[in-house]
Amino acid sequence: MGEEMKNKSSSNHLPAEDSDVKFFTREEVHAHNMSKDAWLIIHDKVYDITRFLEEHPGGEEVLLEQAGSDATESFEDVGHSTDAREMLQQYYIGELHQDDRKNECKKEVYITTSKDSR
Ligand code: HEM
Repeated sequence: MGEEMKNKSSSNHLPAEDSDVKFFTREEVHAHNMSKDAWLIIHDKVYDITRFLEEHPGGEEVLLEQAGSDATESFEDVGHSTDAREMLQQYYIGELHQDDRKNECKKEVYITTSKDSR
């Protein structure tokens, strides 16, 4: 009796493309913050950039500063080329867990402002 209970079929919130997508929490990503094991979050995707550190044209320092955390802003601030964006794919390991995303447009989590209160 082999127990082959992969949760392949569960629908929930997975992107349709691939049911084997892995999800990581920010906390899990945070553990990978050193040069021998470095992960980054960019646009809610998780990358293992350990192999890339010494190849980065912008140097490994800047990557290490961000290792284990969300580098979306720094990545965008630099204005990385399309090439750079394509390189990301090679290091992709999974998605940021839904609960840890920055609620761009999901659920009913709306921030109320009082702009129109007259
Ligand atoms: C895995 C993520 C990243 C990849 C694949 C990547 C890739 C690249 C590539 C290919 C370049 C050459 C210029 C270009 O094509 O745009 C570059 C330059 C640069 N990157 Fe990144 N990068 C990453 C993350 C970051 C992060 C998080 C930072 C900042 C904290 C950063 C800072 C820089 C800087 C400052 C340069 C400019 C270097 C120069 O022109 O002297 N990069 N990066």
